[in-house]
Amino acid sequence: MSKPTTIVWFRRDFRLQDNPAWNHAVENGGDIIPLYIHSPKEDGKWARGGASNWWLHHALADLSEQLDNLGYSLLIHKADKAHEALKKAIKDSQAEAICWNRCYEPASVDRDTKIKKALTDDGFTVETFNGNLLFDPLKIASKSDTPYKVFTPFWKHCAAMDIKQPATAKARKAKDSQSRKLKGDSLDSLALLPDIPWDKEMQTFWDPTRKGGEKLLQEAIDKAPGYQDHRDIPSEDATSRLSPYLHFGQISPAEFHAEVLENCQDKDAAHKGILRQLFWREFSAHLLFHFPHTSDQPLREEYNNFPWKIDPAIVRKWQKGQTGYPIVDAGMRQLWATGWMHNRVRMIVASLLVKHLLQPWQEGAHWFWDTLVDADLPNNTMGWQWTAGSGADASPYFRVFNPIIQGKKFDPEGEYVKRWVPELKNAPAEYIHCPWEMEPLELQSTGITLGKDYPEPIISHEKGRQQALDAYQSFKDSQEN
Ligand SMILES: Cc1cc2nc3c(=O)[nH]c(=O)nc-3n(C[C@H](O)[C@H](O)[C@H](O)COP(=O)(O)OP(=O)(O)OC[C@H]3O[C@@H](n4cnc5c(N)ncnc54)[C@H](O)[C@@H]3O)c2cc1C
Repeated sequence: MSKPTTIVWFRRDFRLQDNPAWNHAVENGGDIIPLYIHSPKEDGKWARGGASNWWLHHALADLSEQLDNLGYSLLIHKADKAHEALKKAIKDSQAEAICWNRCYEPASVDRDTKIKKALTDDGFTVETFNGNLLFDPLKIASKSDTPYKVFTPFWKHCAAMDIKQPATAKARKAKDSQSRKLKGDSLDSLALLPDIPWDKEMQTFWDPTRKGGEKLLQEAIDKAPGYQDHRDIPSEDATSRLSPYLHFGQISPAEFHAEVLENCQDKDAAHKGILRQLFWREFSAHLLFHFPHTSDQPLREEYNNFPWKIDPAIVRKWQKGQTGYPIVDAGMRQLWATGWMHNRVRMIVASLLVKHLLQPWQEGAHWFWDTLVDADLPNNTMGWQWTAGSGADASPYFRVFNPIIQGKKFDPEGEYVKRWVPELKNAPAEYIHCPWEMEPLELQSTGITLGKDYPEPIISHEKGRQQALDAYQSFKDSQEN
């Protein structure tokens, strides 16, 4: 009996190592058609933003090259609906089997369930796998058989289970794959790269390939023992920076977990530090899977009535890094230049937007979505809802970060601020997080005129804090009435 031709539908698993769908196709023994379908319309308002598209282009080019080395071509199809493109690829290749690694975001779950059923009804063999998470969200539930809403019990539950081990890579060189002959769309025709070159700094900051991810993973092993002590210092390169590689599946979470645990000198530190963060990633996927509306609406329903003050001009200043709070502006400019922002600073900038400035968290979530190379619906949703106090295990709304104290604590010498806000490069460390407190003469000696070279604070911390607390109080009162 001849071995079936199998289509591997790559989605966000751009690697050939520890890739269950790819391994399955290799085991099937027949020809393999690697397929990528570009159907952004299906993602609606959560279609990828500019920075993610930039990464996607390079990740696809890299996957294409890896496949090429094995004798396969990555078939690319542009389509309004992925199902149509799959049907075309099946017809053109006469494939009998189709497989993919599951994505757990609500829109993917809906679409893929329908596609799987339709293809199965048409007589094709469809197999799907979990290649993107350590645990399938369907398989984790609390004792009361409900989804977890608090991180620590979720983490304990997962840690007590068998953690997925990376599978051995399966590579079979193709002799004469018909993937080489099939006609698809070119990568360039997807137009993922920017027309105006805003990606210059991103090109020097990142190597968006599997090899780039492998290098950072090796570095993460060395960073793991000191992670807890250094992870909050944004001027240090103390975290893995693997988030975009995990998002695009160039490195799998199982590889991350196993590689760090096996090779780190201090396993306890790795377990409690850098590896714990992987469980936050699992937790966010678990939350969005079970509460699919929460990318747009608060998990705690009562927050639908929160008295936000929508003001596009304020949001614009925040986006541009022109709030007058140096740590916030540094973060927003790091984001714009590199497509990434340090986690501590993400919390500080988000807090200023939703608390001092009373802008809805969804505004921030959309800006991050467009500008982060690691834009990830579950992680982004959880991060913003955590900040706004409306999510699971969230920071209470009345806890308002002080951006000056946060700056002084986590960037005491102002190295991070000086890197991203060069206007303040001559400000003494004592004042770098509050330049407006300098005496006029001292301010003059640094060459800064506030309001001209660098903005005055968009709102004073005291006023912003009070405004946030008042809004919270009126919100609480409205709940009680
Ligand atoms: C408002 C806000 C928005 C965010 N948006 C995103 C987003 O769109 N995409 C994204 O990947 N992360 C997001 N995060 C979480 C976090 O900031 C990043 O995952 C982290 O900064 C990535 O850097 P790293 O790879 O060096 O992390 P490390 O510290 O090295 O951690 C290792 C991995 O664990 C995961 N991780 C770490 N921290 C978190 C966390 N708090 N929540 C969930 N997973 C985590 C990431 O996959 C990360 O790559 C957001 C956080 C906030 C506060």
